[in-house]
Amino acid sequence: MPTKADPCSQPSLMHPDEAIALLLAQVKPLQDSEVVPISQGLGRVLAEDLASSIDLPPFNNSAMDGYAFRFEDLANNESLNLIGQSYAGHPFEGEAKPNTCISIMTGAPLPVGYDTVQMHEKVEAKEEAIFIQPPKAIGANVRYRGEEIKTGGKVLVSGTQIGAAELGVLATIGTSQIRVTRQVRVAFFSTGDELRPVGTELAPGQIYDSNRYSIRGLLSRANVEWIDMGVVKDDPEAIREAFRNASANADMVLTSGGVSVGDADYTKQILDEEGEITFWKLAIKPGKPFAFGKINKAIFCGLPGNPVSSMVTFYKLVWPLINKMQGLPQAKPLQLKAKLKGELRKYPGRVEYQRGILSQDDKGEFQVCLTGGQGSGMLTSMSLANCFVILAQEQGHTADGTLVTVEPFNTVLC
Ligand SMILES: Nc1nc2c(c(=O)[nH]1)N[C@H]1C(S)=C(S)[C@@H](COP(=O)(O)OP(=O)(O)OC[C@H]3O[C@@H](n4cnc5c(N)ncnc54)[C@H](O)[C@@H]3O)O[C@H]1N2
Ligand code: MOO
Repeated sequence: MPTKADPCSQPSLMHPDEAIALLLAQVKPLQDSEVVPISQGLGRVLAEDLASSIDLPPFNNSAMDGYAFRFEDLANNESLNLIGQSYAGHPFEGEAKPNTCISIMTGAPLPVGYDTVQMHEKVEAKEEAIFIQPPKAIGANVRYRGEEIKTGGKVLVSGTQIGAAELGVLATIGTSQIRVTRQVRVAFFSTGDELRPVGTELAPGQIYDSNRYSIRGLLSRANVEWIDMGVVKDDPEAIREAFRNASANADMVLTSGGVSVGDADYTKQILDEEGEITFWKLAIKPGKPFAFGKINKAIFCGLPGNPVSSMVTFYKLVWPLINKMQGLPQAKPLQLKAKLKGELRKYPGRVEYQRGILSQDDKGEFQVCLTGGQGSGMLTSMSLANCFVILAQEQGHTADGTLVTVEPFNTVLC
């Protein structure tokens, strides 16, 4: 479908991928680390390799509720004699003798001398005489000491982000405290005279400050330490003071609004006076007027005020930056191809992040439809979506049924 050029684009605008490379080159992983209890470890990044001080599992044990015995005894006996029990936490204390068995629970220690377990369902018990269907091989249903990890074996490596599974792994090896990198400290504020806090009445021309809430959510998901500096008026001196306070207390200063070319858009101007601008404006939609630079020792990211633009630029540009500062590897987001349901409008000029709903059709093939209106002020397009439909810079309107590139939302956006 032939389409006109994007009226809001300029040929000189930088491609977002080039911008990411440029901004990643400006930051280094934080060197400081601290020790935290594992209960506070979720989302933190390990600053040390961790080896296990115990074998995993720590002792031979049963994988089933059933009976433990010597495999060779089944060849010569119709039934085995029951001589005791082994429960998880209460091991059998007797001696494993030939032609005997014990009942054993899942996770209970396997007594030395027994080598095989048969599950309850394949055993018939007639008082003390136990009739066991022979399992396929010796060692059936036994979990061996150290089969997962041996003492001294590496369990987690430095740079791993602690998720639910890692918390469990740490507890499994008995670790109560871990050394993690210091959290990136981010000070953020919204700018705009029209912004009112939730819980107040709106006067004509005012709107609620939503960006501070979505940004808080994004920062929480990115596991940083954040300082919410509230709303700063469209006043150059107020913005200057906020910049100075923020940069004195944080590794990163993050703002929303005031980066475009309006008469009250002072953010970029004050950044220029108080610090330095590395780049401003990208070939991305939404999010074109994103600004990046430095104020004192802090990194500066100026998100555009439009609510969707601020979320998209955070996701695309700020989040990789935070990851790098936290010592995480740069992971390429998962992308896939899906069949577009319905038509999509786009002018060549900028890479677009349209909001989509990804699903599978009856044959299991991926399909995606847009959430509806794609205006950069329509924040419900983000809450309805489960993916971005990513459209290349030169792509124009796109017909129903075309295969398009889709990036499912990850944990930062959900
Ligand atoms: N002449 C031009 N005008 C605009 C251009 C342009 O290239 N030339 N770019 C447009 C694009 S693209 C964007 S994106 C916006 C970004 O503008 P700003 O970053 O200066 O943001 P504001 O003007 O302050 O606000 C834009 C819009 O968003 C609302 N907003 C702002 N902050 C919040 C908040 N915290 N919570 C909710 N909503 C917020 C604000 O009321 C405006 O409606 O500029 C275009 N203009
Ligand atoms: O196109 Mo702007 O970049 O988000 O509204």
